Amino acid sequence: MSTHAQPDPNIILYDTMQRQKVPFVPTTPGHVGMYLCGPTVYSDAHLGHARKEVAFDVIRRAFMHFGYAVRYVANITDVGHLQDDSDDGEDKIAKRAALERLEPMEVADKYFWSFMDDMAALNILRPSINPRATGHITEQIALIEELIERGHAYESAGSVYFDVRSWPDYGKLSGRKLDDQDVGTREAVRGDKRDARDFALWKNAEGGHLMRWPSPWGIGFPGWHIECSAMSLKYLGEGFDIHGGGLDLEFPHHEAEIAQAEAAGHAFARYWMHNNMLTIGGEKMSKSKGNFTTIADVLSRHDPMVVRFLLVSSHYRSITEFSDVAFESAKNGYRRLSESLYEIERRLGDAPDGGDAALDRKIETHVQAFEAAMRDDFNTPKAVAALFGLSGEMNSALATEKVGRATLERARDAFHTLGGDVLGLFAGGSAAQEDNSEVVGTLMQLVLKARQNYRLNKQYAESDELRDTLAQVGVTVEDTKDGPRWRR
Ligand SMILES: Nc1ncnc2c1ncn2[C@@H]1O[C@H](COP(=O)(O)OP(=O)(O)OP(=O)(O)O)[C@@H](O)[C@H]1O
Ligand SMILES: [Zn+2]
Repeated sequence: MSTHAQPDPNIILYDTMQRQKVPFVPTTPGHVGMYLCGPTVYSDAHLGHARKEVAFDVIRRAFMHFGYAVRYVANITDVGHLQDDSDDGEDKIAKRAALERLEPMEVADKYFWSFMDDMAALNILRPSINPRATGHITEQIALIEELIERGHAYESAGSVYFDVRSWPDYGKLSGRKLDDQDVGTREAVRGDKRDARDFALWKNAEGGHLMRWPSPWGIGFPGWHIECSAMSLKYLGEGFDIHGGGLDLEFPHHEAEIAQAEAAGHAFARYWMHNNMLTIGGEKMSKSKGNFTTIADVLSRHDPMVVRFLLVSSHYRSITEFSDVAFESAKNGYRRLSESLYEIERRLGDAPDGGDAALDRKIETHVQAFEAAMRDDFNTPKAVAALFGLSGEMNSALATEKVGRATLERARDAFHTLGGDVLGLFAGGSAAQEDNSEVVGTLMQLVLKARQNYRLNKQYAESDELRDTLAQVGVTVEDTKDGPRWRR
């Protein structure tokens, strides 16, 4: 896919930790290790999840385009995510299992697979590794033991908590000082915690929890945050490159991930990237708020490529408001691009040899603009604007001249590489092609009807001529008991 023989050294990204754009320098030259916090699989994924997945999929694709080998690890949370951030309430998956009368693992698998289907429909590349929390209990226990050993965690009544006061760095990502956090959590210290801000690494499962494992502290289950520290370090190694996730995870989840890894003596992620939220009526779309539209529902009404186009049309760090109007304009925008590509492909059919040097240079300008935008913190709206520039250029050239084959191929390749490989668009046929196949289908019904009429009127010569003409363009007609059928 890459058009760059050497990894591009000029990529700049916004690091949440440093609160500014910084040059990206990988730990291992030519390689990028990325970890993305994935979904808790207890219900169908919604468009907010799609926003995050598409955002990081595009970042991954851009790195690939710029010549990097990417290891992309995206986890699946299938245990330990409780209703309430303060380590209370039921496990989200166990709660759903009771509701659906399923095994917890049946719930996790059911929604894991529906998530995978949604991701495939949105043309999101499969992660290199898709680790699940329940498959990494041993690694989580080992990390908790390291924390206890170093005095940053304590056991209490069969549960283990991270001792926030023992780790002054806690809060460095979100910029929350321990004293500020106090104000927000002026609740009484609950149960067995020493401090209200301490968070669970391991929870005692005595309360009839369905998902439980033996541990040095008795039967229990891991806290939500520990899985990500354990699995990212396992698969990406010390001081891996990029950790990503939704901005809503910055605190407490990512803060906890960092504290768990660093307090245990590990070098953690070197860059933090966060996508902003997809909102509806100004509010974050979320499962718990119930204001969501599932991906499956959206895809039953819209072309997946239009959904993807809508998502890449805004920058991953800005808020995207979801509305019918936004969809309508995405549909029109995507149609304009894909029609342009379709026209280029059609004109390649009878293009004269040679190329057009002036037009080649203009195409190159748009390619450069696209790449410059992507190098600058993955600025997809600017990159999309460059594609529109390319499309406008080609449309006007095609309206006035017969463009040579080499130039048409160059333009087509630019669309495929930038719009297709990097932004993940143009998969499964362009909108223009879909329209076309609808037209062909309707025309063929008319042709078959005419053929039936010839036969009814015993005009066999005419009917045969029709069939032979169709055969010349590769269409065969078969008579079945349900009437004539055509195929190519
Ligand atoms: N509206 C949204 N926009 C962008 N990213 C989102 C949105 N909703 C969820 N995400 C991201 O998806 C990931 C998993 O989210 P999660 O499964 O907690 O979904 P949720 O709808 O926020 O659930 P809940 O409301 O139960 O917390 C997180 O990284 C989160 O930031
Ligand atoms: Zn995580």
